[in-house]
Amino acid sequence: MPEVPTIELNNGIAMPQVGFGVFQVPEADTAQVVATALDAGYRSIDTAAIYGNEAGVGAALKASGIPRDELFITTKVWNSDQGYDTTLHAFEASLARLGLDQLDLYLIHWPTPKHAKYLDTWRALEKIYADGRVRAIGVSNFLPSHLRAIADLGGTIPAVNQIEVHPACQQREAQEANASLGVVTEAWSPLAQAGVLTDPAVTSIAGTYGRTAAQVVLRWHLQRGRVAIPKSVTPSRIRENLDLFDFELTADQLNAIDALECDGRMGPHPDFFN
Ligand SMILES: NC(=O)C1=CN([C@@H]2O[C@H](COP(=O)(O)OP(=O)(O)OC[C@H]3O[C@@H](n4cnc5c(N)ncnc54)[C@H](OP(=O)(O)O)[C@@H]3O)[C@@H](O)[C@H]2O)C=CC1
Ligand SMILES: O=C(O)C(=O)[C@@H](O)[C@H](O)C(=O)CO
Repeated sequence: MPEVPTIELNNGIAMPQVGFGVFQVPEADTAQVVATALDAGYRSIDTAAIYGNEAGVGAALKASGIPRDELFITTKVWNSDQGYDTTLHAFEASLARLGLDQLDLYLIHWPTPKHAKYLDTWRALEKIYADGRVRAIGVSNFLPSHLRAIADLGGTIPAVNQIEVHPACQQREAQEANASLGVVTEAWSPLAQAGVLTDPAVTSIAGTYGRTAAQVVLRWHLQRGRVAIPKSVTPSRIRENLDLFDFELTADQLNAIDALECDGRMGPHPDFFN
């Protein structure tokens, strides 16, 4: 079983550096897919209320018999639930679907700045955190301006900002803002939904080590200090994506992957997604 390294969050909590994402995993398949991931050694699972598969994640956790303190479970409040009271309710509903008493990480899924509710939503997350219902709170898809608005409240600084990061879209300004505030960057779509896996710069490095392109890209995330949450429903890929801890990219190879940045954002722009 691979030993997955952890990153210390700004409140001292240890978060596995590789987790398992379940966006677009159908609810009916989720328990089986997550069970495969847990068998492979993943202990961190990333879901969201909007994914519609929290109950499947919860069923897999329960069936696994893995002690609760060995797991790191993340979910997110969806845009339509933003606001103080609505977020408190959404949190309880997610926890019930997951079958948990306490969550490890709760995130605001998108800033949705047009609705101007993310500061109230953040206050609700602070309340949930203060009540001990979650071990860490954070945000997702927050640009530096949104993150600074939260910091300006003078309360809890988010532990994590989960943003789109892969070789074609590195959001360096957002990563730098995260780092300057002590916020861990967690990369979503870390493999660019497989779009980066045929890039010759990546496949040539993979050939050097006899590894796969996915493993090289995931090593790049790890060595650049990010958390990554690849998704797969394919058992061999689920295992492959965690088989990362016995080789290391050189500085030149990391730089060659950095050079693939091409403004290739795949998801919506956070300023305009509501
Ligand atoms: N906060 C946010 O707004 C967002 C968060 N996320 C999170 O990030 C997670 C990962 O992002 P996601 O968009 O799923 O994209 P990924 O970059 O993880 O890519 C997933 C795709 O790559 C394929 N794949 C996975 N591993 C391999 C491999 N080793 N070799 C070849 N192909 C592979 C999968 O195929 P297959 O499944 O068929 O094996 C799937 O099609 C999500 O599940 C979710 O948890 C994602 C988007 C937005
Ligand atoms: O996967 C997520 O976490 C997302 O927020 C997005 O993919 C979102 O759900 C979406 O579908 C945007 O078009």
